[in-house]
Amino acid sequence: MTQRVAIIGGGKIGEALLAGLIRSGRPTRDLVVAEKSEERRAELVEEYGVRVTDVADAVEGAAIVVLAIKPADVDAVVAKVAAVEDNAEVERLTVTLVAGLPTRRYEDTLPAGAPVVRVMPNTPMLVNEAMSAVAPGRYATEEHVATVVGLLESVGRVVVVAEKQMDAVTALSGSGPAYAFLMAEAMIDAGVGLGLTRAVATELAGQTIRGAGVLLTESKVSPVDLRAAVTSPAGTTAEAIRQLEANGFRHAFYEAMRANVAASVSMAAADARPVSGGSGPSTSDISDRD
Ligand SMILES: NC(=O)C1=CN([C@@H]2O[C@H](COP(=O)(O)OP(=O)(O)OC[C@H]3O[C@@H](n4cnc5c(N)ncnc54)[C@H](OP(=O)(O)O)[C@@H]3O)[C@@H](O)[C@H]2O)C=CC1
Ligand SMILES: O=C(O)[C@@H]1CCC=N1
Repeated sequence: MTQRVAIIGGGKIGEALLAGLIRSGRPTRDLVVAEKSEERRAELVEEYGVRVTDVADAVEGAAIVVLAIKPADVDAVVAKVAAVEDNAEVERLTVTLVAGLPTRRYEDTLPAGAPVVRVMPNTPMLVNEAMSAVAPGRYATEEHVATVVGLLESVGRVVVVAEKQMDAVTALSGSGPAYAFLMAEAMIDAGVGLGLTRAVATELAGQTIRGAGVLLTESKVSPVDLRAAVTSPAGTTAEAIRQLEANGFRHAFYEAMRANVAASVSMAAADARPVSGGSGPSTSDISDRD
């Protein structure tokens, strides 16, 4: 018998986890979702046939409580989770998918010694191709980590990292799918500008990014060598790469990912307000993270 998993927050990443777990064969009777919006509740019931309820009801009897809510909602939701008494037969493990907030933020509100594991997944979990990183909080044992790794391996790949690396993970693989989709948009628009239909440009871009991703993960060849193999001497690719580098491609990524980490740092501030208009902490605060 599998352990019951309660997903708190049926938004984008909560749905991705739900869909991935169902695709991987987990029975819907072992899954429950807590979602605030009535409209969203109805959509999830219709699409997945899963029970959707409120936080207290979802947490009751669940062995694993996954928080898939926005950082600003965390304090209120964790207080509700903490108020649900532990079932003597099932130890409750809290798993947070929330960016930025350290495990001690949860540990301070949950009953003393409650295990918390922090995870940074990504949306390809929808199609069982997630990249997830897992970091234990102070009361999480190896067994708790193994439980979470097992859950996430059913929906993609998993690495275990130290918690201090979680903001960097968020900047790379948590947000990473958005960079790939932005690149796809840019390639499609440029292809249309060069005379392709949007439908053909979209198919070319999607399959090209997919194929490159499979090559990168399945061959044992480095990205540098894979790129060199495409770059024929005095050919077309060399010209395009020269333009990308001249326009600051690498630098843009470095700065973008530093800004991403700065946003995580900002979220961990006491009031959990996201960065707005550059008023959050500077990227020089990043090195102070634990
Ligand atoms: N999207 C992504 O790719 C990733 C997101 N994450 C993390 O996951 C978290 C959620 O992100 P995302 O899914 O994008 O956000 P969404 O806004 O799509 O989802 C959050 C959902 O939680 C609901 N919610 C809020 N409060 C409650 C409550 N008390 N009870 C039940 N449901 C509630 C929200 O409802 P309402 O909108 O009505 O408030 C919303 O439907 C964030 O902390 C983010 O850092 C991590 C990795 C990747
Ligand atoms: O944008 C965000 O804040 C979340 C975290 C990683 C991906 N989405």
